[in-house]
Amino acid sequence: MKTVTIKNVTLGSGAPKICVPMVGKTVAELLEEANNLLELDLDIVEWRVDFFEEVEKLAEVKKIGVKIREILKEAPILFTFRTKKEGGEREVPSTYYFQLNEMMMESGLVDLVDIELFMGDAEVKATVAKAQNHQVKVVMCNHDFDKTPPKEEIINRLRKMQELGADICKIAVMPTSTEDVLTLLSATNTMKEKYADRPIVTMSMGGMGVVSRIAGETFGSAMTFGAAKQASAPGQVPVAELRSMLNVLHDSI
Ligand SMILES: O=C1C[C@@](O)(C(=O)O)C[C@@H](O)[C@@H]1O
Repeated sequence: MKTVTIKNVTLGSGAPKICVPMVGKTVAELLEEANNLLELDLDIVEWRVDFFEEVEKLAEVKKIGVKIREILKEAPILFTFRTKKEGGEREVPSTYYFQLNEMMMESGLVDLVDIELFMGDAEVKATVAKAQNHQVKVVMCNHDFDKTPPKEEIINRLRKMQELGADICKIAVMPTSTEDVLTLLSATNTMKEKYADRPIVTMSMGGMGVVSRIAGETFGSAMTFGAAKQASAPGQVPVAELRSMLNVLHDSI
């Protein structure tokens, strides 16, 4: 299994790394959030730019991106526009989605970009190639906020991400029963044992799924999302508690 190193953070070995989302809607909120993150024991910061009310203006995104980078100094930044159909805050035309991601890859301000698997194979592949040209890593992903697909389907989607050239493959699904949580964990474990040749990130959302957000080292998920003040998805555990639970599991393995 290939690991992925972003600055001094290595995904795919040791305990899962903690990624904390920023969900500010305004410039003031984002700056405050970025400053608050400096106090937290995190590995990666995710900027959920779909929350930003000026996200449809490229120049404004870049301008605040410069300030966020200044505040966060060397911290790895994952740039994410989550589309409405996958649980995000707003919809933009897919041409704009790719333009926005391309601009950020070219800017040198971010280390990773989040690209949704179902945005079209050709466009996704082209984005992967551009990211490689700019030494930016691609976290390819898929979300189901209503249900947990069958195990085979979860595995197929993660394998498709590998085929399309993802550096990291991520899936988040919603359980409607504890059996669904086991389905997600079992798919993760089978990926680890049979198919994954690079880091994968999986989670079962909501309260029932919390166990999946802490058990990544056991079953094969390389990163977990922890909450600062405001969670970006249901079930995210506050960062300090998350770190201590990850450490307990790490020390026992
Ligand atoms: O893809 C993910 C995972 C996530 O949905 C979660 O369930 O923690 C949170 C999102 O911010 C992130 O982009």
